[in-house]
Formats: sequence, C-alpha cells, structure tokens
Amino acid sequence: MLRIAVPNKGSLSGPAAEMLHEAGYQQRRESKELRIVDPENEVEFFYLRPRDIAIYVSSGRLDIGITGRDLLIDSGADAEEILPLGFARSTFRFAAKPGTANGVADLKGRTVATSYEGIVAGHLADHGVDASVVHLDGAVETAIELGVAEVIADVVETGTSLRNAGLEVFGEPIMKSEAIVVRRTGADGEEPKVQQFLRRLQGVLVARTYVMMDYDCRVEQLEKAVALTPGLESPTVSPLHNEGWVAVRAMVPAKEAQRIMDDLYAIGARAILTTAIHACRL
Ligand SMILES: Nc1ncnc2c1ncn2[C@@H]1O[C@H](COP(=O)(O)OP(=O)(O)OP(=O)(O)O)[C@@H](O)[C@H]1O
Ligand SMILES: O=P(O)(O)OC[C@H]1O[C@H](OP(=O)(O)OP(=O)(O)O)[C@H](O)[C@@H]1O
Ligand SMILES: [Mg+2]
Repeated sequence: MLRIAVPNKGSLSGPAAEMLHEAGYQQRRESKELRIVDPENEVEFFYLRPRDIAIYVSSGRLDIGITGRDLLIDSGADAEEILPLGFARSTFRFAAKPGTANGVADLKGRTVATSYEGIVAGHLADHGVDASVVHLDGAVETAIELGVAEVIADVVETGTSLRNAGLEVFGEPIMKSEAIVVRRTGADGEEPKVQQFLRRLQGVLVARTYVMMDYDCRVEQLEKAVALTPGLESPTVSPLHNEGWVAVRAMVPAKEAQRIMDDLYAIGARAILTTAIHACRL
C-alpha cells in the first residue's frame, strides 16, 4: 500500500484534495479525518500539517507527500521535489516600510521577523549577511508596526496583506513556490506504485493545461498548419471525403488556443474546434 501525506489545512489542502480526486483517488469526506484508506487504488492518505509533511516523508515512514516548495526548503528535511503541481503559487519576499532597505545587503545588524526561519537564515548566510531572525507563527506583517522587527520575510501571493499593512517588498524574490510532490532524498525512483501515482497526477496537469483541437485544412496548407499545432508527439492527420482536404487533431496549450485558432483560420483552416480533455496518460 502506497502511503501518501496530504495537507490537512491552509492554502494547499483544498486544491491538493481536488487534484487527487480528479486523479481518481478517494478523499476524506470530513475535515476531521486524519487518515483514510483507498483500497481500490491501494493507497493510504495521511492528512498532516503542511509544514510537517517533508519531515514525515524524510523519515521514510510515508512514501510521498504533497507540500509547498517553500515549506520543504524551510524544513531542512532530507526530502526532494519530484513533481511541481502548479497550484498554491507564491513568492517569498522581504518587505518593510518604504525606504527601509533596498536589498539583502542592507539587512546587516537588523531584525527580520518570519514564519520561515529556515529559508531566511539560509538566504542571509548565502549572502554573508549577519542579521537576527525572529520566529513568529503568522500575521508577521504586524511585527513591524509593533516594533518586534524592522523587516519581515513572508509569502506574497496577491500582495494585499502587505499593502494593507503599509509595507513594500524590496530586493530580489527569495524564492518562487508552488505545491510539489516530495519523497525521501535518493529513494527508489522506479517504484511502480510511485510511478503510477505520478502518472495520474501528470495526467491531471495535462488535462488542465491542454485542450484537444480539431480542424480541416487543404493539403497544401498542412505543413504550415502542423507547425502551428505540433501536438505532444505528432498530430493525427486523416483524409476527408472531399479530395484535397485533411482533418487534423492535436493537443494544444489551453492558454494559446484562441491565438492558434486565429492563425489556423488565417491560413485557410476551417471547422476549427476545441474540446476539453478530462483525463490523460502521456
Ligand atoms: N496567499 C497565501 N497565503 C499563504 N500561503 C500561500 C498563499 N498562496 C500560496 N501559499 C502557499 O501555501 C503554503 C502555505 O501553507 P499553510 O498551511 O501555511 O497555508 P496558510 O494558508 O498560510 O494556512 P494557515 O491557515 O495555517 O496559515 C506555502 O507553500 C505557500 O507558498
Ligand atoms: O499576498 P497575499 O495574497 O495577501 O497573501 C499572503 C498572505 O497570506 C498568508 O497569510 P495567512 O492568511 O496564511 O495568515 P498567517 O500569516 O497567519 O499564516 C501570508 O502569510 C501572507 O500574509
Ligand atoms: Mg499562513
């Protein structure tokens, strides 16, 4: 039985459960459930605090976990990222009252408040900057107003929390994060059950980011059309009853679908359709 850690709360938990559900796995019905077994898929899910997930996985007791890249790095756990999942995206940044600092070098001798002490201490050490770090559990934006620190380092998604506190980011982003799948560093990457789990999640990612495109075009335009829709492997081309015409089918990135339809139309393609992909195995 594959043992998988899933975030039980916070920004990661809803989208993670949704992705697992789309991948065909049973999920808990109630937010108080801490573990469930999905016997059909031979998987057991453990609902754990997102911050703890890399630690459980590094212990080897759980095979795989879903967490945030920033949480993995902050934990210092002996676990590695094996698949980015594209949700819970954020950046991790320094912020302060306008005019306080311009970059990490200005932090020498100052105090930084954060809930991600591991990331901040590592970043300061990498830049050879000697500053003190105060660990707070959350709502760190208020630490400046209340005089606990001059600078904070925190997750920024929309920037609303910083704006509301009258703070501004400064310096380069410390890191970019998103939800990821982690496993113990150096664990057997070929394990069939793990591979199957990853293929299912990759299938969901593809179904979310690609659409299927069908169109008809004249044989003379086929090369140009195929250059616009190269597909993942190669497009399917079928003859039409009308001589001189072919039907083409290829997967295209959903974000580019409208532009590709315009370009296909411009070279004479017609009956251009897109349809959603519900599931996929590459
Ligand atoms: N707006 C956001 N706020 C917090 N975390 C976010 C946000 N957007 C993305 N994330 C990501 O979610 C993870 C944080 O998980 P965490 O459980 O701390 O979420 P949370 O929403 O802060 O929950 P909590 O209610 O426990 O504070 C990190 O990987 C972080 O980068
Ligand atoms: O850029 P934004 O879209 O405003 O999102 C970022 C904010 O959200 C998180 O706080 P959260 O609500 O999780 O509270 P916490 O600090 O108590 O964890 C994070 O710590 C920032 O404060
Ligand atoms: Mg939080």
